[in-house]
Parts: sequence; structure tokens; C-alpha cells
Amino acid sequence: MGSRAKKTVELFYDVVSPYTWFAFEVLTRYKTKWNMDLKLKPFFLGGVMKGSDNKPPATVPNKARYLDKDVKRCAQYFQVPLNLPKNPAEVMFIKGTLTAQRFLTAVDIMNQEKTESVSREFWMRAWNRDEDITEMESLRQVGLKAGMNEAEVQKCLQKITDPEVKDRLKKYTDEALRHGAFGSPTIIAHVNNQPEMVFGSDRFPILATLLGEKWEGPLTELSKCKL
Ligand SMILES: N[C@@H](CCC(=O)N[C@@H](CS)C(=O)NCC(=O)O)C(=O)O
Repeated sequence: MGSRAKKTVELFYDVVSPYTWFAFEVLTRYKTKWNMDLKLKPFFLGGVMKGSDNKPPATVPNKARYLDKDVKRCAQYFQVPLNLPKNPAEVMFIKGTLTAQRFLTAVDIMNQEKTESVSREFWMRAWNRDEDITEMESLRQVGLKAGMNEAEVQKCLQKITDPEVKDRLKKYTDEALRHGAFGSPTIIAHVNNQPEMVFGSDRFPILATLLGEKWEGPLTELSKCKL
């Protein structure tokens, strides 16, 4: 029996999305359990919404009330330390995550081994501690807390307005839209040279089936979030 080739799984994501935090943690927990090559691909959810002519689910009042409960239940189930911020609308729609996603993209270009920890730290700031993620000093703190040194952080900060970073963020956003994305998390499993799109952190049993792997629940014992 030869060793099975790793299947590529792409996670297109924006730290604006609490549901995406669950998907991100679960996929990183399964990185070694499943025979997959996980690729983290920061995109801009605002661009996906616009490009797919979608609207945020919380614009339907009954859905907004449900989502409020649902994210708390999911946080418990996935053992992800999410606390709803005082004003989620401000975090998501007023302040937004364009600068955060640009910084994350700069990190992904210059220090790819830190993409995972920087992403996690963004969620910890916005969706655990209700802290800002738009100011330069906030980005700096994210980088340092995620294990980058001051010089690496400064290089990434200087790069956030570079065309290279803007183009890369747009490239991943457009790529996701071409796969049929309308929200976050958008997960693309490459199976038999065929991209299969899965939406949501609640589709892991389906993703496992597509990959020919076993879904063993959220593997809470492998949590990397400092609770
Ligand atoms: N059922 C999904 C919901 C994910 C979700 O609502 N994502 C939001 C961003 S936080 C989104 O992009 N929604 C687009 C839509 O529902 O059309 C899950 O459990 O993960």
C-alpha cells in the first residue's frame, strides 16, 4: 500500500466572522489528523458580500436574535473562547476588518509561518476581549502577541497599503467568488482534481465525507486558544 496523496483544503476567511473562528480552530486541530494540506487564505468578506450580491444574515431581525444565541452555543461546543463584543455591529460593519485583513495578508506574504497565530490573535482581540483591531497600535500588538518580533511587525505594518498586499487580498477574494463563495467561512476541498465548496463551520461531517476522512467531533483537547 502506497501512502495516500494529501488533499488540499483551502480555508478562505475573514476575522470579521465569529463562525469562521470555529472553522479555523477545527481545521487547524485536524491538520495532522486528516491527510490534508491546509491552506489559509485571508480574503475580504465585504468584497465577497458585494460580489455575490449577498447581505449579512443579521439584517433579518429574527435571524439576528437566533445568531446571537447560536454563536454562544457553538463557542461552547467547539471550545472556542468567544465572547460577544458589546457592539457586534460596530466591530463588523462600522469599524470592519479591511485593515486587519491587509495586515494578515502582509504577514502571509512575508512571514507565512505566523499566519495562523496572527489570525487567532485577531479573533482573540475582537471576539474574546472586545478590543480594537483597526488602529496601527492594535495591529502591532496582534503581531507581537502572535510571536513576531518588532522588526517583522514594522515591515508588515509598512506593507499594508502596498499594491502587492491589496492585489493579493483581492486575488483571494475573487478566487473565492469564482468558487461560488457568498460568505465566510468558505472551505474548498480539492478532491479528484475537482474543487468542492463547503460553507460554514457546521459542515464538517460533509467535508470529512468529501475527503474520505472521519469526523471525530471538535477535538476540544487540541485547543490552542489560551482560555
Ligand atoms: N451556518 C454557518 C453560518 C456561517 C455564517 O453565518 N457566516 C456569516 C459570516 S459570520 C456569513 O458570511 N453569512 C453569509 C450567509 O449566511 O449568507 C455556520 O455555522 O458556520
